[in-house]
Amino acid sequence: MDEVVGVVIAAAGKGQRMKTDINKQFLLLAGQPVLKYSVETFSALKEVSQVVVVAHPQEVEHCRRLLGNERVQVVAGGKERQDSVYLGLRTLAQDTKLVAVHDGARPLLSSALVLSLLHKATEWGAVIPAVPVKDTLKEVTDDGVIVSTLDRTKIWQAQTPQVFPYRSLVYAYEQAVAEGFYATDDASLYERYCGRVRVITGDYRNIKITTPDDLLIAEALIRASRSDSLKERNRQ
Ligand SMILES: Nc1ccn([C@@H]2O[C@H](COP(=O)(O)OP(=O)(O)OP(=O)(O)O)[C@@H](O)[C@H]2O)c(=O)n1
Ligand SMILES: C[C@](O)(CO)[C@H](O)COP(=O)(O)O
Repeated sequence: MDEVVGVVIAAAGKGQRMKTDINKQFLLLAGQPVLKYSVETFSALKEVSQVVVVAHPQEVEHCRRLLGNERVQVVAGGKERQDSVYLGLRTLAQDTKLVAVHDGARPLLSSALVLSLLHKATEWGAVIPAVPVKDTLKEVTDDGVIVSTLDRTKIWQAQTPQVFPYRSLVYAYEQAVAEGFYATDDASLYERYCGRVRVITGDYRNIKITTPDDLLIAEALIRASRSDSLKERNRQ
């Protein structure tokens, strides 16, 4: 891959829904901090030239020490996820061609998914991983009455990393700042200001750690995949 690829990992949230004293990014998951998983996945790829982690302003030093990786830059984030990602984007080298924006709260990212996204991005431009919803979806009023049942065949859940041509994403962010427009993912900004974003099938295991249940699920998934690879090694 010839493109210069930069990565922004958003890890500057407060993790309030986790209800722990320690920020969820630093909680231990199968013995390793949540954030370290995706940092290591990206850092190990020769296709990636720069990794920027955006941490809460009061946790920048802690984050640097915890990651202990001199090749990874840690910068301070902002109030909303979008503010943090923008600060990360501005830290990337000017010759960056593609950027992958990832949630530090998604530790179960596979390098195969990253490589597929990068490969597709060189062909298509903007591309994100998403998975079809599995449940029936209801639109409900504030007082708990069903208004409609959505056609779930058209509904996908967006994941990260989301990959974009770097200059275009920076342009989208500049426009969003100018308009005061906020969204919950990066693709929303690209769709609004730049154009078409494609989807590839993500990974149901690539969950976002949000509440204590997610930590239990992630731990079970990690242990299951470790035991699978142990069985595989024993078979050889
Ligand atoms: N100001 C913020 C807010 C969020 N994030 C990051 O964006 C990702 C997705 O956000 P979410 O899971 O909602 O994390 P928090 O905002 O930390 O969670 P909560 O809403 O429970 O406080 C996380 O990796 C989080 O650290 C960020 O970098 N900067
Ligand atoms: C970017 C994201 O993970 C895609 O699903 C999600 O939108 C983050 O949302 P949150 O509102 O910050 O939890």
